[in-house]
Amino acid sequence: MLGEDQEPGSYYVGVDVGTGSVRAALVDQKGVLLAFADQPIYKWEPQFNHHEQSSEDIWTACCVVTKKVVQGIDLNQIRGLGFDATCSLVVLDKQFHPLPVNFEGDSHRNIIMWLDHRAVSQVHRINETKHSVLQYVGGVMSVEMQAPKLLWLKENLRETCWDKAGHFFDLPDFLSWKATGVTARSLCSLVCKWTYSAERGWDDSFWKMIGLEDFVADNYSKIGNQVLPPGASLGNGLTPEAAKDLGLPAGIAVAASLIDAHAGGLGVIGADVRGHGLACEGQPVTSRLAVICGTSSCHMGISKDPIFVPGVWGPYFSAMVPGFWLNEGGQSVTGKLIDHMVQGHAAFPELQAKATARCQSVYAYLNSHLDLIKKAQPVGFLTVDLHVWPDFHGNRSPLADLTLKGMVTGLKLSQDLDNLAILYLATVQAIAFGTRLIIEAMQGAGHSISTLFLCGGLSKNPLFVQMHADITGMPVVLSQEVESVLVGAAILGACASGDFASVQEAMARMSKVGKVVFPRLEDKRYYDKKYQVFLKLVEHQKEYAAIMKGD
Ligand SMILES: Nc1ncnc2c1ncn2[C@@H]1O[C@H](COP(=O)(O)OP(=O)(O)O)[C@@H](O)[C@H]1O
Ligand SMILES: O=C(CO)[C@H](O)[C@H](O)COP(=O)(O)O
Repeated sequence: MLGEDQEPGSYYVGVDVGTGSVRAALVDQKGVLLAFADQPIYKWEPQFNHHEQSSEDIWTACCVVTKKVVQGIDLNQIRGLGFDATCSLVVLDKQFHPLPVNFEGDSHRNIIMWLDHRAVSQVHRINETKHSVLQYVGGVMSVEMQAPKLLWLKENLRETCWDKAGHFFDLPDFLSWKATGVTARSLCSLVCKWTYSAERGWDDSFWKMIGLEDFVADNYSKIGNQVLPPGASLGNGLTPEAAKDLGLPAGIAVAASLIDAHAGGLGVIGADVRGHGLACEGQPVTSRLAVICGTSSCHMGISKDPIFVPGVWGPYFSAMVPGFWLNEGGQSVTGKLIDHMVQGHAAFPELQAKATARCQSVYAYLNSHLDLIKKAQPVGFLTVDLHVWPDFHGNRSPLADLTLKGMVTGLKLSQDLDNLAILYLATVQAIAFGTRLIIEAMQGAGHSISTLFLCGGLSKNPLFVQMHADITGMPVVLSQEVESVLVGAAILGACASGDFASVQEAMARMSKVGKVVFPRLEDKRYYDKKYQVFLKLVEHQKEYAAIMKGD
């Protein structure tokens, strides 16, 4: 039931475009999800490390899920619409038609996805410039950001793409343009992925130095010369054409967007934690770290003053919570790594068959299987002699080294289900150790974090959550709404509608604590030892590379 201080029946629609699917939700003023729908989206990998999507396919999926969540609702009650999406690069020509980002000339595939690593040579050259903008991305630019991808397009697809291009959008900004016709970019995407400064704007010298002076010459019209804070209302709201596509009324407020991890941050970080026995109770919000765990994991920590953390993206001003600086740590593949390890194992078909017979997900089955084989020990102790280094797609933070590879030590001549379950456990633990390494880097640079707020697909996995608590030694807060990223997107819509005076107010009203998972402190010694091994793994990997490089 709505409180007395609330408008009766005011709803917001949040749309979240993840790597693997598009989700939408109808959300009320208390942040409760009244309807949810999802729809998978296409991904292409035409070559190793080239990952592409289609903006038309994604928009179509947004329309399908939005129509579903508003079915049966009085449309006049919908006050605002917010989008978030992965930070993939969308390319359109001057008439806003898709352009190919591939050698095949397939213009349907007009998105270079965030996890695409084609621009390795370009990012090396960008990093060699040591330009001052790099201070604001942790000291080293990631191959997953937009500048190297743009340079790759100029150097590799000059005629078919670069010369014809009229608009380069971050995916969240593409969606808000599609809904409103407004090409203004969100401060979030430009600051986090495009080197824009909230205080100083674009830095001409950077673009000239890296060979993309074209943008300076036309006053950044192709990459954005109008910038709005996330949650700001765009133009005249939803256009009649987009309204028809989405099944919503024309003219409703549409917000400047957020990148998906940042929407997850808004969805969880501002919750009222009173009464849960948490160290962050009564402490500033800067003691909270939002960890958004899907295909990748993103670690969002905020501060009142800028904090420079080597290898951790940022500090970015006002890119997530207005008025706060943001540091963003990350692991490029987490959900994708778990899927990869499990699906690639010889016992996967057996696992699938058994999980299906029990109407369970393979992860629920594996978790119960681990409980069976652990006997009297805590489940985490099953990996005493099996250790994983999780950087199968390079290290995003805090080592910022895309050449790093995955490692497994402790393999046996076994391919049975027990073996698969224990390898899965070691992978989950390795991801949690990676989070511990990121937190230590952030703490070392001046952050003071006591509590983790987890969301995203992996937060539905109780083993993943417990391992993050045990291995970091911090309590993990899960939100009342599992789909907290969608709450973040709806918060944007709520702000754009004018129903809340600020993003902070909307966060406080719409994000809610659900379950709290505390660390098993009695297991600390075991995990401290495994962490020592974890750190040795990367040290050894670097030694091996040095040996092989030598004469
Ligand atoms: N119910 C679940 N139990 C365990 N893991 C899950 C569950 N649902 C999703 N996942 C994991 O979450 C990952 C996807 O998370 P999601 O947030 O949907 O990703 P994205 O936003 O990148 O599309 C998958 O790789 C899978 O490993
Ligand atoms: O770099 C990002 C955020 O800054 C990407 O958008 C993110 O890592 C991809 O998100 P997801 O794993 O949820 O699909």
